[in-house]
Amino acid sequence: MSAVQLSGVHVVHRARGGGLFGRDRVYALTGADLTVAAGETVGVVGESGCGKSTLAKVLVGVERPTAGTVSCHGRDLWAMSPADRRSTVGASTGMVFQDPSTALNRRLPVHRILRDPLDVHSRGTKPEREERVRELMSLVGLDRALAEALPGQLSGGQRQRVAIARALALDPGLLVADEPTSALDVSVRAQILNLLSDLRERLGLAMVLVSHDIQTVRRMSDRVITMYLGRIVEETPAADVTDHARHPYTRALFSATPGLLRPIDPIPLTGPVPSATRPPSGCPFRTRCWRADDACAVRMPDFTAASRPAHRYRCHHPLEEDQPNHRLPRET
Ligand SMILES: Nc1ncnc2c1ncn2[C@@H]1O[C@H](COP(=O)(O)OP(=O)(O)OP(=O)(O)O)[C@@H](O)[C@H]1O
Repeated sequence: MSAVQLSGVHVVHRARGGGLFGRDRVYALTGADLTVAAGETVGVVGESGCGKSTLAKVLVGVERPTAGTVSCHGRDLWAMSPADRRSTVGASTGMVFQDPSTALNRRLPVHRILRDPLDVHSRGTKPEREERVRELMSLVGLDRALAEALPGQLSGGQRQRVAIARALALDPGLLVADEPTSALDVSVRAQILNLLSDLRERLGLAMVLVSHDIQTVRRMSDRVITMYLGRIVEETPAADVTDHARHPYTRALFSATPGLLRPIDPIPLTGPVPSATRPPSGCPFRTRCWRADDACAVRMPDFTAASRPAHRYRCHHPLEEDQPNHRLPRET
């Protein structure tokens, strides 16, 4: 059973700043199809602005798609009443944001922050909720003595532990973590990642992990999704992403990975990412792709299944699996 499923999801924003008459549109997510199965970890990679956070917010029902459907345990989230949607999302998904300093209510002590979702969703009796708060604190490795502390009295790592505990309060099947360590000191990042891995094992959680740190994503995920300018361009098992990616963009992102089976020269990604307000026609990566030709400007290809299982990509001129130097232009 899938935890969450997206079908043909588009998110279009009105551009910040407005443009002439406020008519500019930002194509944050375009035609996203994604199924997150129970217990699986899906990593999401791509450069800044490619729609990773938008995808994460759509998965937890925070962002309403402009088109397409989001199903949670087979039920269309946005066809539900607001109350039904809140309780479905609350019970089945939890989200951990980048910066715990802004994600937590600064005026509430830790135990109130953790009790809040239990109160809102009327879970158990008062003593049961207090017990659940203690359980959550121990689950994320927070000392009970911190129950009365305010977020401002905690370290960054402790605050992120509170945020993770709060996301797990209602025992969801899916945890979406959007850059969960990027606002933290380097010294505590590994601890938080280890905690997430450990919780996933112990609770059998499905997880969506969004990160700029592609090595972490590769290490922690079962499957990796590559996004470019609002589109999912490749999905591969994490074990295959470094050596067997077929999409030039994925290959470029992972080309500097240490320990490649067949090391290649790092492929520089030159030039800026085009604006999400005016994405290029056809394949959006074509303006930076060393293999693009006229066909790429005309049409975005559909997904093609690769020969390796659970691997698909959208590219007119995919790399060969065994092409040793991926910087070579394609053969014409
Ligand atoms: N509320 C909004 N209004 C207007 N544009 C938005 C809004 N939210 C996101 N965008 C735009 O949508 C695009 C995708 O944004 P998103 O935050 O999903 O990207 P991202 O890959 O998570 O970026 P980053 O890695 O920098 O966090 C960007 O161009 C962004 O500026």
